Amino acid sequence: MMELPRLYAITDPKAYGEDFFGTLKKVLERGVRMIQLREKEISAREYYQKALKARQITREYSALLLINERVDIAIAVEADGVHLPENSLPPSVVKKLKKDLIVGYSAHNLESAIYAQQEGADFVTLSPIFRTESHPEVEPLGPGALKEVSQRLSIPVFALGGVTWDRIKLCYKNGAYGVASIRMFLS
Ligand SMILES: Cc1ncc(COP(=O)(O)OP(=O)(O)O)c(N)n1
Ligand SMILES: Cc1nc(C(=O)O)sc1CCOP(=O)(O)O
Ligand SMILES: [Mg+2]
Repeated sequence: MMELPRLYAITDPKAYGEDFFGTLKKVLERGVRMIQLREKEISAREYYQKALKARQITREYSALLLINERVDIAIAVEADGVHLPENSLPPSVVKKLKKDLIVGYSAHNLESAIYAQQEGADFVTLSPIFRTESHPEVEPLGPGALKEVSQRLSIPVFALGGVTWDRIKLCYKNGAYGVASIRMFLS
């Protein structure tokens, strides 16, 4: 599999605002080349249409596009991959469906990160490393957890959750392959 970019932007319907695709273009203009389209509250039809447009835009920037959870939509729009939430389809099942799809996985502890690797995921996000607006009630794992998981995995680990530009160095010092974020790329 190709070497993955180190910066991974995750879209969010609220944070991206009314001009969703305009915001997506701004993130791409900043040089981000790996995008996760992540929707939790729209119909499959709307999700497909949004993914189709995101595919067209990301192609213009030669950026990777991964779709959150919906493998069917990822295949239908010729996305580069799918990003699996912790309790979604097993990565091995997705790989059987479409072996050339990049498979990311949302891990929240060492056990699930190891599971994802054993299941054939190409990378994991580990979250939340720092406190995040996305899940303000969740106790952050901290850089130490990132270090432990990065040492135990052979696949890339992206630090996710409350990552900011001034925390990137700390993430890399603790073994992160890259960083993932919603808000960092919007500030
Ligand atoms: C509304 C909602 N449903 C499910 C999840 C799953 O969280 P997670 O495993 O962290 O997966 P993603 O955040 O990558 O979708 C969720 N966060 N929100
Ligand atoms: C998509 C997602 N999942 C998380 C988790 O902990 O499961 S945190 C997150 C988004 C984090 O946004 P920001 O970079 O703005 O903190
Ligand atoms: Mg999550």
